[in-house]
Amino acid sequence: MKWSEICIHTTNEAIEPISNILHEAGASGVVIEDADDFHRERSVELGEVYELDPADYISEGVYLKAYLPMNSFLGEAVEQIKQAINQLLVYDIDIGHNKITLSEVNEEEWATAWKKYYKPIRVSDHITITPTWEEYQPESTDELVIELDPGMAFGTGTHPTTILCIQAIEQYLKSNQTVVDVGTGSGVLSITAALLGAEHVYAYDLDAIAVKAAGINIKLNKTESKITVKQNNLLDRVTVEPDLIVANLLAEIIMRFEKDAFALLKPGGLFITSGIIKAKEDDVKNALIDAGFEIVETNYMKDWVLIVAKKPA
Ligand SMILES: C[S@@+](CC[C@H](N)C(=O)[O-])C[C@H]1O[C@@H](n2cnc3c(N)ncnc32)[C@H](O)[C@@H]1O
Repeated sequence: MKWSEICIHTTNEAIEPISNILHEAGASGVVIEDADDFHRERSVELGEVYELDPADYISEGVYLKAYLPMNSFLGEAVEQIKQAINQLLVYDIDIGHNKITLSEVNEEEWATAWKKYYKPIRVSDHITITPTWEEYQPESTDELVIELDPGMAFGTGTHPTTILCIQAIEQYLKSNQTVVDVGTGSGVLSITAALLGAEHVYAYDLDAIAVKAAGINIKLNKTESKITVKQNNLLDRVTVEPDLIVANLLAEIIMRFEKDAFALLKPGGLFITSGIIKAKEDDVKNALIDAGFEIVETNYMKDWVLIVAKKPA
């Protein structure tokens, strides 16, 4: 089959919403080419494993590439994508150059194109994420390796918001706690919590493809006895009483269920949220405080913010 590659020159801040738009338009897999990935300094303590070829990287901004089947709906899909991206301006999201190009690729190129950007990466003191197709040997006995096949779901583990969440889970999760992961994507945060000693993790996603991808990754990492994954909208009808809720979602979505998170958490429980761009930090913090939370910590990576909030004991 012939595929069309759609390439969007945009900004770091727009990666997540545009990836969602591309998925909704029927794209299979999104490749992120980020100029910062080449220029940023590698963290030696976290021992990131990278072999980068400058020729593979762009000089500025981010290219998002996705693949759409070449059929009679292509024109319509591209139009729908363009309109949805322009709508992001309403939410104050910087879409940068927003230059969109289309080119033809064959099946073989499409299947492997995105894999060259995805390498094993040490994301926290204990967690390394490696794609299923890479051979990786842990460097120390306390290193936990998560194998991921991101498939079509968000969550390769390399997005700054995911890394911030993994680091916060590592810092705050205590063994035998109950965790809820809202918007699990590839399941990476649930797997992290399970490997770090959670008693049970409830993973939810609105997207059926994400639920399927998470299920596969949960089994791949032998964590199925500790994680229940289900299609669900936010915390609707969830009745478990977690010690910790993690939600890596856009600010606008977090501000739709912060009160539900507060009500559900055990007293003293934590709400870890990311997916928040810096411009929305205060809005989210105010919403959390209005719901009754205390802000415990705020962490930053690139243009992204992570907030740890506590329900008073
Ligand atoms: C930014 S991704 C995070 C994936 C993963 N947790 C991570 O940290 O890498 C957000 C995920 O939230 C899901 N999502 C969006 N709206 C949702 C909703 N209303 N309820 C549940 N999940 C939702 C999306 O399908 C997507 O998989």
